[in-house]
Amino acid sequence: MAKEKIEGCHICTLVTPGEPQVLLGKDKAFTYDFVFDRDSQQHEIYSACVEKLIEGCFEGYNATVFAYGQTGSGKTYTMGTGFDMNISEEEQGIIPRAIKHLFQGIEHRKGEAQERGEQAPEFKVSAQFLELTNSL
Ligand SMILES: Nc1ncnc2c1ncn2[C@@H]1O[C@H](COP(=O)(O)OP(=O)(O)OP(=O)(O)O)[C@@H](O)[C@H]1O
Repeated sequence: MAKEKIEGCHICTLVTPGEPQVLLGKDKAFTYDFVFDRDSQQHEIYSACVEKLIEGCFEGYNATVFAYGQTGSGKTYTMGTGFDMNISEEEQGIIPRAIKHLFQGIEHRKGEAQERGEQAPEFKVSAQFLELTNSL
């Protein structure tokens, strides 16, 4: 059982239905580009927040996805960097989804060029992975 449940912690946030807004307690509201409630699935987060960034890379745009939050808040889970080999496809997080999307996009563009009788474009992919911690 999760440590929070054992310690009797309560949920202290509420998502305003239909709004990208989080309510903290009774009177503090925070609005963001997107807000996902507890029952959100990995694929929903990917399609809403990341998919377009990968497509943007093919147009020459840079993109950053940054997970920030207190310990145990779900950064590793959401980013999909736990590299648990037994994880189901549904539960895969942002990074494996983004990598798959990127390489499928490359193959697709090469295939399209070949179909048009053009020279296949060249792609160079380099990867860096950073995990910053400031544990007290
Ligand atoms: N959306 C979710 N659905 C199901 N389980 C989740 C979800 N988010 C987090 N968890 C689970 O909650 C626990 C803590 O999450 P996670 O390790 O991702 O937190 P974290 O923010 O990376 O923590 P830390 O900063 O300590 O590394 C893990 O067991 C993880 O599998």
